[in-house]
Amino acid sequence: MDHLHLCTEKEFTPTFHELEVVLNSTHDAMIAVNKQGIVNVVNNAAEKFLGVTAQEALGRPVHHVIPNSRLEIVLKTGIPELNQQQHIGSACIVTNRVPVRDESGQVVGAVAVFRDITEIRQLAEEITNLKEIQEMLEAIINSSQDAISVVNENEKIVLVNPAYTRLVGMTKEEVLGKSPTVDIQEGESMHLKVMKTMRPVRGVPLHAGPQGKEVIVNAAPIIVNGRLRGSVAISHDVSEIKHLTAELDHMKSLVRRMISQYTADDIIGSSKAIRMAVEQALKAAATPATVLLAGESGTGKELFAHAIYNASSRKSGPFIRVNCAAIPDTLLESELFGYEGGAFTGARKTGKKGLVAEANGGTIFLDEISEIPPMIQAKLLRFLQEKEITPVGSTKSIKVDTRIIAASNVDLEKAVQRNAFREDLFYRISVFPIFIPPLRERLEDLPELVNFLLKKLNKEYGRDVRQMSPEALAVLSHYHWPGNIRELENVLGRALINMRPTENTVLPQYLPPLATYDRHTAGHKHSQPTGDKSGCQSLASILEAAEQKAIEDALAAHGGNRVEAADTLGIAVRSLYYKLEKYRHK
Ligand SMILES: Nc1ncnc2c1ncn2[C@@H]1O[C@H](COP(=O)(O)OP(=O)(O)OP(=O)(O)O)[C@@H](O)[C@H]1O
Repeated sequence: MDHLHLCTEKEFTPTFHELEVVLNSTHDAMIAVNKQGIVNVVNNAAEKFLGVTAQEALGRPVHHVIPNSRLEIVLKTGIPELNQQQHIGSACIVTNRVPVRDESGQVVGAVAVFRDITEIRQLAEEITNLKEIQEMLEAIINSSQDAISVVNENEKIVLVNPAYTRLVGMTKEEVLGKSPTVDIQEGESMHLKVMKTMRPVRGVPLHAGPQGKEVIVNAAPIIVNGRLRGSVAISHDVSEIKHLTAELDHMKSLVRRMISQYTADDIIGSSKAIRMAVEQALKAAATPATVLLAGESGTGKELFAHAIYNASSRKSGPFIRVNCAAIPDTLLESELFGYEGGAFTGARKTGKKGLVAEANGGTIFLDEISEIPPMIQAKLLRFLQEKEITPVGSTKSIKVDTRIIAASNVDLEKAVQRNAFREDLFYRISVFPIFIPPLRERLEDLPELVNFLLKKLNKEYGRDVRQMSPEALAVLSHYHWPGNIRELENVLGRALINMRPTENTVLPQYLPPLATYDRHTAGHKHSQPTGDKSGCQSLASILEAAEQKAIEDALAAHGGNRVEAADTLGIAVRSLYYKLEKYRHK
């Protein structure tokens, strides 16, 4: 330690008072003891820190004032202790303890000079906390997949994350300290925009980086205590999503194509009536003509549509089925023809391609065509005439090369007479009409169909039912089959449920009750007692079964005419269609 330099000339030697002023004007606390360890100096800072007055401390042993004082040790050892940390009460001090020696070198006292570092320590801890927070924030920013950049009030980039450097294809060094326009090939900087307007921007589509990647940018000004301190921008790369969406669309179209794998070979039946229909279908497939499949519900119209598509030159294009009855009138137009961005409330901003355009190069199967409302009938007619469609809300028409196969289970000619269907559209649609016979008119196909359907159901149910007894077959051949092949499939499915897993022959008792058909009266009655004994069922399934049965009965009573059946049931035709669609997938 350096010596204290005092003037030794007598007249300039500092007085005791002057030394007292010096000691009391320093922020450091000082306490000194004599050879016996009795306190003989206490300055103002020490009084304040120790919470004692000089009068109380002076003349007392030092450990009375500071219980853990080490000044007595320094007195004994004569060794200074420098920069030592010590706790006094709840405070923390850093202290220098030095011995005081006389001219002969004898230790005659000791002095401690100390400073309260509690606050400094707290500050240091806070800084450590801040550092941790900073590190955490950096880790978050750096792990974000979104590109983040921060610009300061001087419009210079001060922070970027790795996603940002990846996106713009520049290194950190190339952008830090530069203007935020450094990464922009064209267009304006969102940083500069928000700093100018002091308002955030959201969802701005931009092209970023050398590859012009598509990004969506959100940016906001950084305002601290009402002052603009810079701005932060977050760019979300959407090129990947777009790429994936395109891939998904492609996959979807593949799936659609895969779904349509039925060919004419899948149409079972050797009767003249069905063979004629198949023959006509194959003829139609070889032409680009619009086909109308007419036949009752469940006769196989959709199967025929698939067969025509797969036998046509369009089989590598998409096949899309639309049930015109199942889509509400308000949606049908935009579903079929698409819409322009923002055409109506709830419409997507980007607009939507209609199903007719999606089937471009392929075939669209319009099931239940009779249910198309007049306004859409006009639009469909225009498409058939011009091969062009106009999306809802658009003035531009688009050329589309889509073949239409339509199906109807109501007599369209009658619908024309009732003014429910446009005559001109009817003629356009029925260029190539194919009538698909109902099952009751080709009962000779029953054995073949039963065989085929049992095989199909065995696979579905994991069963091994080989045949049907002649008696059971006789029951089936006395039935009217208003639901046609679909109903036959249901009846066989229910029979399988009624059979024990080991049985392999369908006997009459396993068949569900069927309404016999009296060709002369067209009446119906149950031919058998209820065969369903499936035990406890949920109320919902009982209600569903009852509903399905009521619908089947109503259809049977009206020879498959849905309008009349709906009337009898007291429900809207559309809701009958909904229900049929629902049970169809059960
Ligand atoms: N000739 C057939 N050979 C084999 N299966 C058939 C035949 N006809 C229909 N099917 C089957 O019967 C069920 C009903 O056929 P499909 O859905 O094609 O009838 P649809 O006439 O289009 O009915 P809807 O008018 O109710 O839409 C399907 O499972 C189908 O595979």
